[in-house]
Amino acid sequence: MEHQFWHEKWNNNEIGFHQSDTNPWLIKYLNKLNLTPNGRLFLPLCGKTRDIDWLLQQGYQVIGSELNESAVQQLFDRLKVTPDVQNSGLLKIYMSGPLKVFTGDLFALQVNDLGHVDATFDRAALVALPTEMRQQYAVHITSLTAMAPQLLICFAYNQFDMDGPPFSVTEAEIRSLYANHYTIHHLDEGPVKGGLKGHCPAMETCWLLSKESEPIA
Ligand SMILES: C[S@@+](CC[C@H](N)C(=O)[O-])C[C@H]1O[C@@H](n2cnc3c(N)ncnc32)[C@H](O)[C@@H]1O
Repeated sequence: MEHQFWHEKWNNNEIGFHQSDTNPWLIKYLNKLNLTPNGRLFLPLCGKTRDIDWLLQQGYQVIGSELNESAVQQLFDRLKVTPDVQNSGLLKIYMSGPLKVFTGDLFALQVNDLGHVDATFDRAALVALPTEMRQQYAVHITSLTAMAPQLLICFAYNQFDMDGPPFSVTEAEIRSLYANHYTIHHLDEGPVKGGLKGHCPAMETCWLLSKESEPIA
């Protein structure tokens, strides 16, 4: 989507994607990522998700990427921490202790900025992007994170029933985007209560993308 689309969503507070609690599948399946106690997790297109609060409480380091600066400010306000803010090329970095958020376009974020990450948590990130950008996103994430394992949460529905975002991303597409680099495990799925945007029947699906050699817990 165009950046303006997302800035307008945040400006108008049309953020139906924002969950009031930690994502239950993050809590249930985080152990599948085999993280060490203070491991570094990357959350692309993170918004102001409460998943960050929970991950910090568990002792992890969290690195986010978010386009909209007001979303990032709202996140730090909620956490009641005053971030250090630095300009870094096209991005601004908000940071405090174990939390760092790269503010600006994910595609401007480079390997050297991000540093090593142990895993990626993608909730409503891949599905936020239209078809033509998803391939570019998958390539970028794979290379940015050096193929770190991922917990990936998607929606699947009849794309003719509704326009995205969120877009429908089927198992076939996940495999075509990621199977070259990862072994893909289907962890869970369930119907979206009340439908997407309150009307469109949809399934929410949860995937583990692990490196070929890594057994799953
Ligand atoms: C559907 S929301 C999901 C937010 C978050 N993952 C959550 O679960 O609440 C997608 C987010 O991606 C951000 N975004 C869209 N395009 C982006 C880009 N190119 N770079 C970084 N963030 C972007 C939007 O501003 C929005 O906050």
